[in-house]
Amino acid sequence: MSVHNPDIKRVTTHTLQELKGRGEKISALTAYDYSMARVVDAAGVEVILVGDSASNVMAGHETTLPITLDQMIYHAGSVVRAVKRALVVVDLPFGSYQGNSSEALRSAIRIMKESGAHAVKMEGGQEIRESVVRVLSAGVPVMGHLGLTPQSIYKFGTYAVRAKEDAEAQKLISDALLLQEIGCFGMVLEKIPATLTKQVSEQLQIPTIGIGAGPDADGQILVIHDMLGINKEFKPRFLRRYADLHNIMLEAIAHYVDDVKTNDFPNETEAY
Ligand SMILES: Nc1nc(=O)c2c([nH]1)NC[C@@H]1CN(c3ccc(C(=O)N[C@@H](CCC(=O)O)C(=O)O)cc3)CN21
Ligand SMILES: CC(C)C(=O)C(=O)O
Ligand SMILES: [Mg+2]
Repeated sequence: MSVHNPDIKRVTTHTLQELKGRGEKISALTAYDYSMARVVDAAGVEVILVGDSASNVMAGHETTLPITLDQMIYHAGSVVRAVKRALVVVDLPFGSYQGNSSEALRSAIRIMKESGAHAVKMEGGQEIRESVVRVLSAGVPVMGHLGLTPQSIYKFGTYAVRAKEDAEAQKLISDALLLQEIGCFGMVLEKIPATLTKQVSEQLQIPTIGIGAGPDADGQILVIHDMLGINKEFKPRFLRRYADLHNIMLEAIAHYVDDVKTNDFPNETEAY
């Protein structure tokens, strides 16, 4: 195991296109704070998403809906200050872009200006076409997000796999083509059948990044706290755990508590 691509050359939207062109998969993870983003960037991840999953993971909300634009900008600024190489993409939060392209543009410009991020992500296809076009026209790169779009959870009712039926699969394909045609540089495909991911990824020139979308997306993304095992409760089938940080942290902290109680910490060398 090694740290991948140690040379520091910034990842751009064009880099992602080149990676797809030569069949090299794209790695992506979320980060919401400076210290975590430093590690993720140093490990060679190409795309760091400041996801609105911060609403769940950072703030303890049940859904992504409550997080505000100001809060997303705070998280994004912290991540941008840490990152030397990765492309930093920021989720436009619920209510900051849907249905009003002027508001979408204003929200995207605030993210770019106040956080220094490199791109934004928006959930949906045809429904948000005008907003995506308007943001792109200002020179802000946009990533799409289709399939299970968590900002619409109250429409879906569950976090079950999307686009299993033909009608929804056909709409997803036409939305993917639309997002490409209007100029998105890539898109997330979340919790859809692997066969649909394969079909869409083969049809598109621009890269797809999957989560619960099978092996044929052009890249993969996970929430960092899930894949490190910090977040014990979240265990969907698509998640692979690469560490058990929950237990490592728990043991370390319990050890500290014990050392404090027993007057073991601090010792002479740890005092002035
Ligand atoms: N910590 C975290 N990780 C994520 O991947 C994530 C978030 N938060 N918040 C925003 C969205 C929501 N996403 C989700 C949310 C729930 C499931 C889920 O619970 N799936 C279960 C049950 C689904 C069902 O009702 O059938 C599963 O077993 O897959 C999957 C993705 C992905 N995103
Ligand atoms: C799961 C990814 C794609 C996301 O949108 C988020 O973390 O908010
Ligand atoms: Mg999100």
